[in-house]
Order: sequence, then C-alpha cells, then structure tokens
Amino acid sequence: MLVFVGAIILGLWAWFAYQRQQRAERVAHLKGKIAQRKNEQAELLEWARAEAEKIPSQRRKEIGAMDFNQLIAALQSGDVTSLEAVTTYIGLSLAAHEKTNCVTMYIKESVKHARALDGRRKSGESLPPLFGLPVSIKESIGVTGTDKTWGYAGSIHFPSTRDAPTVEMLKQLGAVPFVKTNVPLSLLSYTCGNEIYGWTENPHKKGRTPGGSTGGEAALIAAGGSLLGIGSDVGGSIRMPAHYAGIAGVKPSSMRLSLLRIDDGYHGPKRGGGYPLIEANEGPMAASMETCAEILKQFWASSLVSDVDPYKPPVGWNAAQFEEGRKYRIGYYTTDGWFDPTPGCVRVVEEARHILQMQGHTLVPFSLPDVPEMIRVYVATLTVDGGVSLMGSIEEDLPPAIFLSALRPLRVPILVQRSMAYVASALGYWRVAKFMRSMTKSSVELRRDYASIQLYRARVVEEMRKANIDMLLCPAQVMPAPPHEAPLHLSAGCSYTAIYNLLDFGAGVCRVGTWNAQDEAKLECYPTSDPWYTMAKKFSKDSVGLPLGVQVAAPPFKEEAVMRVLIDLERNVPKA
Ligand SMILES: CCCCCCCC/C=C\CCCCCCCC(=O)NCC(=O)O
Repeated sequence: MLVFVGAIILGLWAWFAYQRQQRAERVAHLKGKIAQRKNEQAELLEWARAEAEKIPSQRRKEIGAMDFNQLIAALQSGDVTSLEAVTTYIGLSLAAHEKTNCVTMYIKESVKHARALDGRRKSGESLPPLFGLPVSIKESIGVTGTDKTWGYAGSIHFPSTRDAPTVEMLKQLGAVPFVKTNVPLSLLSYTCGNEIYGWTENPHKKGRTPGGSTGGEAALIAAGGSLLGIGSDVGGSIRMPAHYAGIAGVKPSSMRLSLLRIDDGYHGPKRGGGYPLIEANEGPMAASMETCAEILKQFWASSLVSDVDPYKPPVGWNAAQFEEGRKYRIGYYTTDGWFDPTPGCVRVVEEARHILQMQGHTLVPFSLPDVPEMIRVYVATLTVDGGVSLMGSIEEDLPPAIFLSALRPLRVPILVQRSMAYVASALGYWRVAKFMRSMTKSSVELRRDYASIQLYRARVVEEMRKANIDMLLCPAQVMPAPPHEAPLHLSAGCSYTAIYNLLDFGAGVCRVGTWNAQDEAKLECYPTSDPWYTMAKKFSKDSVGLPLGVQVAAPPFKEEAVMRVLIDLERNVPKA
C-alpha cells in the first residue's frame, strides 16, 4: 500500500514538474516572439518616420488640416494625390502614436497601393468614391500580410492571407488601409492593453483608457492620426471607445455588415468569435457621425456587402430614413435598472433630449424591460462554455497580470459560484450575485438562454411598436474614461452597449459634452451600495474635461435613421 501511495505521489510530482517545465519553455518562446515583434514594430515606426519626411512638412500641414469631405474632394480633383494623403497620415498617426501608443503595425504596402491608385488617375480611369483615402484598421481585423493577434503573443507571425470583407470593400471603394491599431488581449474588455504592444492612453488624459476593444482606433482618431477607422463590436467595442475618446462610432446590426472571421491565422475555431446569436460585427469610427454615415452610405450604395459576404442580405442605403429634416419618435432612458450611470453620463442624455426636442423630434420616456436578467443571459451566451475557452486562451498565452486577476472568478467551479451567489445576495450585492449565476454549465441552460434572447427581442420591438417609438436614446457607458485597470474590474459596466448586441440593433455614439465640475461634485451622492458602484465612483473622480457621449439605437435596417438623429444632435452640441 505504501509503495502504491508513494508511486502516486511520485507520479504526481513528476507530472507537475513536467507541466512546470512545459510552461517555462512556452513562456520563454512567447517572450521571444514578443521581443521579435517589438523590434519589427520599432523598424516600422522608423520606416514611417522616413516615409512621412518625403513630403514637405508644410504640405503635410495643408493636407492634415483638411476635414474628411475636403480631403475626399481634393483627392477626386487631383489637388492631392493618394500618395500625399497616405504619407501625410502616416506622419500624423506617428505623432498620435507617440502621444498615446495606439499603433501596433504600419502597412508598408499602403505606399505601393497609393502609387498604383495615382497611376490609375493618370490613365484617365474613373475614380472610386473613396479614392486615395487613408484608413486605419483595428489590429484584430484581417488585412493581407498583417497579423491579427488579438493581443495574444501566440498569434504573432500568422499574417492574414486575405482581407476581411470590410477591408475588401474599402479597397474596392478606393481607400488605402495604412495602419493597424491596438486592442485589449482577447477583445473581451473595454480597456486597451496587452503584453505585445503595451497599453494605449486616452489622448484627453494620460492614465485613462481610450476604451476597448477598439481603443487604439479611438485614440488614433481622437489624436488626429486618422480620418476614418474600422472597428468591431460584440459588447460595445466601437461605442464605448467613441464615448471615452470623444469621437463618433456606429455598430450596424450584424445583418448589415460582415464580420466573417477569416481564420487564416492562428485563431481558427479555438479563438475566433464563436458567440452564436450575439454576433460581433464591424463598423466605422471617425471624428464625426457624418463621416461614419458617408462610409456606410458607400458600403450600402450597391450590392457590395452581399458580394463580399453572401451571408449578408442585399439591403441598400435607405435615403428616405436619412433625409435631412426627417423627424422621429425617440424613447429615452437614463438608467437601465442594472448599473446607474455616474452624473455626467446622465446629464448628457438629458441635454441630448432637449437638443433633439428643439430639432423637432418627439422624445418620450421609455424603459427597456428586464435588463438585469438579460445582462446575465448576455454574459452566459457570450462566454458560451462557462468561460473555458476564454480562460484557456488567455492562460496559455502571456497575459498582463490584471487580466488573470479579472479572470480568476471564472476559475471558481460553477456550482461554487452559484452557491456563493446566495451569500452575495444576502449581503445585498444582488448584481454581483447575478453575475455569479451567469456562467453556463450545460447546453440545456444555453438553449434556454438562447430562447430567452429570441423572446426578449420580440418583446422589446413589440413594446416599441406599441409606444410608436422608432429608436432609443440612452447613456453610452456608466462612467467617463476611467483608469486602464477599471474595465477589468467592471465588466458589468458595459450593459448600455451590450444590450444592443443582444438585441442586434444598429447603434451609434457621438460626443455631446464633457464631464464638468458639477458632475464631479454630484459624484459625492453616487451610490456605494456594492463593490461595483464603489469602484465606478472611485474611477470617475478627477474627470473634468473628459468627453461624454450618448447612444442611439434602433431595430435592424434603421441604421440610417439612427445616424440622422445623431447628426442632428452632433451639429447642435458645443464644439470640443
Ligand atoms: C478578458 C478578461 C475579462 C473577463 C471577462 C469576464 C466575462 C465576460 C463578460 C462580460 C464582458 C463583456 C465586455 C465586452 C466588452 C466589449 C467586447 C467587444 O465588443 N469586443 C469586440 C469584438 O470581440 O470584436
């Protein structure tokens, strides 16, 4: 018996020693890949600096001073060549990167691409509508020849062999992808950092996140390094960064714009997406909602979307919905009953309501039903397998320590989490308890939750129809741009955007104002009834001057109406 026990102990010791050895070798391998990538990035930054200097700085200043419409017109007329535009934005993005650490890699091919476009002009060809426009792309989106690591060191040096559908469409429209931008590890967070490329700063305040997961894009655009970016969104990754960085962003419903996760890199089914029913999809980000609308108008002006992704219905641009002067009935709310926003985030919704009423729209109070339960369902169906794949992908890589601590609760056995939920409830932490009941432990539960999403979608659109409401106005987030670590403690703070991923509504965010001294003072009365509110209060302090956005959302195929309302709003708010 003793020999048997000894053999077991020895076997276990050998197994753990082997595991430790394997992990040490993997860590060394990943650290080597990161070091190699950092060198490659440094070389590309030097390349960018040299490229930018090929255009006289005065000429770059002239081109950089043009807004989106002016640059498009100058490119069409030939006053600006594609090469000049791309080179100018290589320079401007470099300056933005030095301020915010927002760029992951430059796309060297963009210079050759711009030259080829200029050659087409000389040949007298007719020019596509976005001829020569430099565009920035979120790192996780496929651009031929570039990595899409999602912040995973294990995914370095698996370059895409083809463009993602939205990139393909941009190129067909004449645009030139020239740079890729930073993301948080795994994309499932609204901060913006990883061990490969580091942490991206909010250009409005160092030490604050630009949001995520399309945070690099938001920082780059807000810092003037790009006129147009493409991001992706499954819980608010276009809209929360737009709010934090004071820019505009649109997440169309998943049926209008593609996100064929092309698994030609490391990811494959192991990592890429896999959130059925709650589809991630791509969308535009820019300094203004008008630019976002112009891009989607070009995407939807023909059958381009369904040509590049047959799974998308051929739904064209709806000019009537977008018509200037069109008035809508808009439901509004300032709390979703799950996470009360901090004062400034409430105030800008009230201000937006007033502005839109002055514009002739009808604003009526509206409450989204049952948000707390639907956020539990959202988390359950987003993580799908109880968080096993998410945890496995992160733990086998080289995550920043704070990501591991954020994931630690998911390591607790689900039955233990659910038992602890009773304790959390008894302490009055009903929201924490709800989260503790979110991880799925079986396909039986998952089916039930998928069914509840379908029933919820029908219920919400029915209630909107009964109230004769076209769309909804609400906060974009619960706080202004917080410190980098905040989102990893407050995943629950994504409820204002995530609910519209669950509903698969089209939704957009534009900047309405900034956090002011009154908001700071009112923060004293913000609740501290559970750890999440206490943290949201702490993370929102000292935010005077930070941008604040609002969100507008509507059922699928009404994205044009959403953008019309957001443009009516954007045109009537005080400029930053
Ligand atoms: C990575 C560690 C975080 C812990 C995750 C806990 C379980 C996740 C539950 C809710 C988090 C939802 C956050 C959503 C943020 C935005 C995600 C997004 O839109 N990503 C874009 C994309 O995937 O393309």
